[in-house]
Amino acid sequence: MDRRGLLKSFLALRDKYGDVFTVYLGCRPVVVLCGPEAVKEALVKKAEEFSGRGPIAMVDSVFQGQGITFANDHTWKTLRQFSLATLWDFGMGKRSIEERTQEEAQCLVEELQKSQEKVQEEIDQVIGKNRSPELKDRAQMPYTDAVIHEIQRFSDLLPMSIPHCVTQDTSFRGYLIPKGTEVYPLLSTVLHDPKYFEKPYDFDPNHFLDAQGSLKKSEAFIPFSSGKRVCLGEGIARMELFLFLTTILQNFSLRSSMVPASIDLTPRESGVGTVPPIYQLQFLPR
Ligand code: HEM
Repeated sequence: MDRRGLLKSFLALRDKYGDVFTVYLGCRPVVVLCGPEAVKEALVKKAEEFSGRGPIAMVDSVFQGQGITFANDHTWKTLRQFSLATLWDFGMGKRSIEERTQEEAQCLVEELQKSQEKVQEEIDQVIGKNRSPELKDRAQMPYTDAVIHEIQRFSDLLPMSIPHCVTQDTSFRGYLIPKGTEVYPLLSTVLHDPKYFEKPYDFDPNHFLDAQGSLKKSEAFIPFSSGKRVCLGEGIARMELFLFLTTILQNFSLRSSMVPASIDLTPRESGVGTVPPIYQLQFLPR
């Protein structure tokens, strides 16, 4: 195992052992789930059993099992209900992940260059230059929506989601997983599944467009995970990504000072997340 590249190590083990296997991280067994079938079977079909939150050593000393993301059992259920009911009133957002997605979006500038002009065409047609983008515009902007979907798919910000654990003894695909066992659903393997995405490691908005140019939803598009622990901020995050990207591209064209071929777009692993590589970007007023 490469401790600085867990995802890569897991992917190599998947090649050898298939979509469901156990790895010992130190003395802790962790069940790893790969591909849309196994991940959905666990998080959606056996939602209750797989709804526990597993530990992350780095943050546990700070959160100590408190707060909606790291709580379990009754505390989590109460916090989740409360947060769902009040999130809109507070209008709060989890800045860091969205900022990273935004950075990633900009980092993809060279790839976006091809898409950028088409997005700007759509912006000019639907929104124009004299008012700010509004959420209702999204329904009329399938190409822009597809670009945002593809940015989220390609940037793969939480490739292993946030660790889960089983809340009870659970039988799964012929195995018995004892209560409390940690489970890592590899969202990355779902977002890169070749059955759903023709060129899984390329940036191509066509992954989310049908022959008529309408938005094509994909059941393998789960950057916010799935099931009972699904990201609580999905609606807010998607709304903000649309408004940020359209506002930026309404007012600026993005250019890189580097030769396109020399830019390595591969997201870098960092802890349980990925971060965009460092890059320089020019904002040219339109
Ligand atoms: C691009 C932005 C975002 C992405 C890609 C993202 C992704 C995720 C993922 C993969 C999880 C783990 C789900 C699981 O355990 O199966 C998660 C959990 C969570 N997210 Fe987000 N998220 C984003 C933005 C937000 C925002 C804006 C908020 C709040 C307004 C938010 C609040 C939460 C909370 C509270 C949880 C924990 C839910 C629970 O444990 O019950 N996220 N997110």
